[in-house]
Amino acid sequence: MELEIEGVITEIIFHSEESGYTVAVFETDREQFTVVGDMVGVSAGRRYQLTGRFIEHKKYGEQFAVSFAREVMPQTKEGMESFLSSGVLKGIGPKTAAAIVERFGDSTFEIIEKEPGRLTEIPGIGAKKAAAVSEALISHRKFAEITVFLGQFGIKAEMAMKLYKVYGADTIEIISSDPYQLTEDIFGIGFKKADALAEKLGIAKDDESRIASGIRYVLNRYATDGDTFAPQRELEEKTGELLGVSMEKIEDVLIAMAFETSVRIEELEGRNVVYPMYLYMAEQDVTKRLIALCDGNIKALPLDTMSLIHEAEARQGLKFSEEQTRVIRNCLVNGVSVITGGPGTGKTTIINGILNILENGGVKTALAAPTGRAAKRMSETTGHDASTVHRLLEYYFDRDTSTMRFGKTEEDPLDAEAVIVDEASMLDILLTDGLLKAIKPGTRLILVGDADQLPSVGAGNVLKDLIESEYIHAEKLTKIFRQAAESYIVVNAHRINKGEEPYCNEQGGDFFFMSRNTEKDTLSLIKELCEKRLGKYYHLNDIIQDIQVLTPTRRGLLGTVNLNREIQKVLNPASPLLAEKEFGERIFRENDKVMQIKNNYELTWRRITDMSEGQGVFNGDIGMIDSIDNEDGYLTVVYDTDRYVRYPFDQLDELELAYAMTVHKSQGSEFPVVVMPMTWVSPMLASRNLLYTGVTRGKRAVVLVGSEKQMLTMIANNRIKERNSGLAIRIKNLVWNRT
Ligand SMILES: Nc1ncnc2c1ncn2[C@@H]1O[C@H](COP(=O)(O)OP(=O)(O)OP(=O)(O)O)[C@@H](O)[C@H]1O
Repeated sequence: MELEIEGVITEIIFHSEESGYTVAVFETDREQFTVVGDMVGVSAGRRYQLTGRFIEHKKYGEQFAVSFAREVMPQTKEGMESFLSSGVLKGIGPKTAAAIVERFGDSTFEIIEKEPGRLTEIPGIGAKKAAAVSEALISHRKFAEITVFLGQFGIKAEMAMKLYKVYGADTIEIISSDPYQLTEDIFGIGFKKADALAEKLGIAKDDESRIASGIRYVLNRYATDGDTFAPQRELEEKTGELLGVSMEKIEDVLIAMAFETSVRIEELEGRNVVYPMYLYMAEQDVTKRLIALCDGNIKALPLDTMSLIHEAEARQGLKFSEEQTRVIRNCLVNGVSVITGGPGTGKTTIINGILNILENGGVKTALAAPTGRAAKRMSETTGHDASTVHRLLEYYFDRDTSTMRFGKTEEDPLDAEAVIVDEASMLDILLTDGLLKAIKPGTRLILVGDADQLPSVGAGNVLKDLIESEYIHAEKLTKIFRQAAESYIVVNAHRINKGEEPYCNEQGGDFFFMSRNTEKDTLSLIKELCEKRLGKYYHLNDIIQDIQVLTPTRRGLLGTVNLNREIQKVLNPASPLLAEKEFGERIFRENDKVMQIKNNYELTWRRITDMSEGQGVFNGDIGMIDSIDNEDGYLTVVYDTDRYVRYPFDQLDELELAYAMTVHKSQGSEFPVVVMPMTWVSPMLASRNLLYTGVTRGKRAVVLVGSEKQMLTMIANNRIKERNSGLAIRIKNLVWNRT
């Protein structure tokens, strides 16, 4: 049975800043006992009304488990003194607290809030401090009120704190009038949570703001799946199912949203489709700009292309194949070119050939790739500076709008006459739009990638659409330059891509299959490989960085979450010498390999080599925990061996362990040794292009562990979910309408 008790917290035994989880000693008028539960921002000396029940803990005996805590402002002299000096109001110690209460008596709180100037009557309190103390008390009281309000709806104190940080004193008002607003503003509140809250607040099922939010939610799910639009009928049906509201009502709201221009409805290939406005604008813009680039007058080169190619061959000391020669020629004469091909088909050789010719012809060329790791590899293989597309476009975080923007735009375009982008399969429609806006007509744009890999994480199907448009000049490289003797990884990647079984476990080879019948056995073999066998066999210098486990999914015994936990135990076990920090279900430890899991354009990094500073850590960036400071509450991660980034503990939800990562997250990266479990996953994930993408990440060795049947199932599953994207058709239509 739930009880309500009132008393004072006399001692804090444990308190977590992030979750609010607290163990404390609590004293009522009659007794003293331990209380446990979520209580954000508590400190000793303050009075609370607690709701909860007494439970029997196996080890600690009887405790009061708190389900809800509400602060009560003290009435007595001692209570007021103890509140004022509890740490809530910075800079007030027991002596000053006593002096304040002595002077103002029962009206203490009223005076602090309403007549803060009078605080200066107390020795040691100046005008500035008086104002700060008053402000701190007001915001403390407001926050307490908000916690109580939200508590009625089952919203925990931790979330209340998050909301308060965004909405401040207006929190209650905003939530009561439109709880769906939270889905837009608060990371961690999706439609479902807002909807549950709305129901409790008594908002009707067919309320327009509910329907609009439901539509946005469903449309957003399409975008997260990579679609730039949703077929209108399908969108309405799915929204109807979600909301339990008639299709007519949904259509009415959808049309109103189109009028307000938050969505765009239009006919595409004979059916009505709905775009979120920002994706529509991007797709339209990319179409127009690509065509303008194709039509632009590119800077002429000093000689005819064949002579230039022969000169480059002489300088590079090789002879380009017929296919390569054709591709290079086309890239030199066209405004936009696409080159696609699997591993070892000579993409890098072609990039180097083109660069060599452009450089000699005095054409200023910029190189970029969508991820930091891909850009680094491009720098290594070309010997030229390559940056991420974001860096090339000089991204920055605009505080006024809280969004990321690019410094390079139509008004201030890139100072380059040719731009080459590698790993272009990872370009989504928004990044492509940003890139094209910064490229002036007359610039050569060359996109190089592997169209058979998984598509971009973000919405759009850019590389494939460009190929399909039949207007942009695209070449698929077919000749494989690396033979089995050199690399079974390359040969097998192509076999997998064609639906053929790979050659495994060949003597002296680099591609292995190790059979295990159960998930449990697969997991223990993966741990053993990581801990002992691979490092020794391949003489790896740094097993933590050099071995990468890739898996299709986050969930289950062989999903990233569990694999990370298990591999951490063998590669970086607990030690008295290594500080650690528990965060939710994760334990972060010094030396751990970690990954940033969302783009954060504001996070500052410092380089200790040249003391330079910059901003921005991106989704998928991999680093190592350099140190954990439990006293001051932050953890430092080092990226790329010398970029140091500090994470305050309340920001650790942006980090994950990275001993294992999903294949999706590994796109654009390469690792010396890749280990992949082959066990049952949902048919959507058990696909050929996922296996192909994973396998092509390995440089020195690929080890598949588990069920051979599962591997064959993946190879046979060539069903790729078609993405809803209008880019190819738009390019075709625009070109068609011109002719
Ligand atoms: N015309 C050529 N003559 C001789 N060797 C070549 C030629 N073209 C490519 N090669 C060699 O073939 C191998 C694969 O080429 P390259 O690295 O350019 O392919 P890639 O598609 O970039 O491969 P990956 O994606 O695996 O990096 C390299 O060792 C390269 O030196």
